[in-house]
Formats: sequence, C-alpha cells, structure tokens
Amino acid sequence: MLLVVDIGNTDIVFGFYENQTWKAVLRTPTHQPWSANGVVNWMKKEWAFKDLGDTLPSLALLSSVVPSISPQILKGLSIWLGFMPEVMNPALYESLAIQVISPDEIGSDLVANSVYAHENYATNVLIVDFGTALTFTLVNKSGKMEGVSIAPGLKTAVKSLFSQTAQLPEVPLEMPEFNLGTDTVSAIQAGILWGYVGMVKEMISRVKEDKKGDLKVVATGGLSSILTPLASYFDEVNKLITLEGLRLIAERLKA
Ligand SMILES: Nc1ncnc2c1ncn2[C@@H]1O[C@H](COP(=O)(O)OP(=O)(O)O)[C@@H](O)[C@H]1O
Ligand SMILES: CC(C)(COP(=O)(O)O)[C@@H](O)C(=O)NCCC(=O)O
Ligand SMILES: [K+]
Repeated sequence: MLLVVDIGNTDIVFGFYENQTWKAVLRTPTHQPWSANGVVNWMKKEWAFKDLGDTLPSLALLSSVVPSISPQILKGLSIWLGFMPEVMNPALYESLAIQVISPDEIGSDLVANSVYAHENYATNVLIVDFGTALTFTLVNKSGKMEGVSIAPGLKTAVKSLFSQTAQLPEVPLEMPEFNLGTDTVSAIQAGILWGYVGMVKEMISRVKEDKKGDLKVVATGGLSSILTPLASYFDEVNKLITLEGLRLIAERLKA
C-alpha cells in the first residue's frame, strides 16, 4: 500500500492507495498541537477504525506547504511506518515528467496538481485549486509549468472581512439567491461568492486567450464545489487531484 500526505494550510489529507483504488482518504485540521507521539496515536487509531488490514504502507510521500509542522508529522510517520517517507522538494522535481517553475518557491501541492494534469490531459491545463488560497496553475502541453496566480481562498476572504470589521459576521459559503443582498449576510455572500465567480471566469478567459482557445480547466480543493455557476467551465472537478499527483510521483520514484 502507498500513503500520500498533503499538508495544506487548513487541512492535512492522508490518502491510502492500493490495487488501483483509494482505500481511505482521511482529513484532519492542520493547526493542532502535533507531536510525533500524537501523530503515531492518531494514525494507529484511524488505521484500526478504517479496518485497513495487517500490513502498513510500504511507500510514503509527503507534500507540505506548512514547514513549521512538517518535522513532527514526518517523525511520527517514520515511527509508525518504520521508515522515513519521501518528501517533495526541488531535488525530487528534477526526476518529474514536468518542468517545475521557480522550484525553490513553488508550493509542492501545485507541483503535484501539475503532474496529475499533464499525465491525464497532455495538453494545456489550468488547475484551479480552491483551498486556503485560491490558486490557478498553468501547465502547458509539453509539461512546462508556465505560471501561477494566488488569491485569498473563499473561506479566507470571508474570515478576513469578519476579522477586519466591527459589524460584519462570518457567513456560510453558500451562493445567494439574488445578485444583490437584502440583509448583511446575503450582501456579503453576494459580494464574495459572485465576486469569486467573476474572478475565476476572468482568469480562465485570459489564459484561454493566451493559449488561443486550446485549454482544459480542472478544479480541485476542499471548496471546489461551492461556486455552482462555474460547473460548466470545468472539464473536471476532483477533490483528489493533489493526492493523485502525489501518487503518480511516488509510483515513479519506486520504479
Ligand atoms: N470533502 C469535502 N467536501 C466539502 N468541503 C470540504 C471537503 N473537504 C474539505 N472541505 C473544506 O475545504 C476546506 C479545506 O480545503 P483544502 O483544499 O483542503 O485546503 P488546504 O489545502 O489549504 O488545507 C475546509 O474549509 C474544509 O472544511
Ligand atoms: C499557494 C499556497 C499557499 C496554497 O496552499 P493551500 O491553499 O493549499 O494551503 C501554497 O502552495 C504555498 O504556500 N505556495 C508557496 C508559494 C508559491 O507557490 O509560489
Ligand atoms: K492544497
């Protein structure tokens, strides 16, 4: 069995893959007082709860965009598994089928997304990742990562408005019924959700123009199903894209 781990700014996602399928995908908040022992106990508990069998994963790959917690997670995993997981880093990027942009700065989740996109479409692909940040990553048909854009994610925008104002509440991430709100909650929902629908359409349209119409668009991230008016703009919506990319990378490391 293969274990891939995606440490994002909101959630850590663990994917267990065997015989062509995800046996389990576990999510837990990133910001907890993690210790190596805490990780071991959590893994043992989830492993038993999900009834994943007697044999622990024999290969593991970790991606993290939160450097401060990586050491504790890695130490815990290495104690639990009995070996040190592989970690996404610039040296490893050199063995990939894609060409990574700014390898010393790029988030390794965006690299994993790009590997999945290139492997599955082999054309120009824009990956829209709705996480803590809202990112757009363009990987071209030859597998070169051409560029990225980064904006506040949907929940980040809602929380930021709430925390910077005296009278605005934190609102649920739901498309409002009308274009303009009739009370404070629906007004914020209109501003953020319709505003973000516009942002995504604008990015897609600009990149599509750059690529002379030759572009696939895929969406991922925990918040990728919220902006329902965008459904027809995406060739694929798949919350597992980052895990799938990590899996493809791990399988190639083993080969
Ligand atoms: N399966 C799911 N369905 C709906 N929302 C989800 C799901 N998983 C996570 N979320 C929400 O998505 C957000 C995290 O998205 P994610 O892409 O994991 O962010 P990050 O990578 O920045 O940690 C959280 O607010 C979480 O509540
Ligand atoms: C852009 C990100 C914050 C996205 O992280 P996420 O929303 O998945 O938590 C992350 O990929 C990151 O910290 N990147 C480093 C900067 C860059 O990619 O250029
Ligand atoms: K992510």
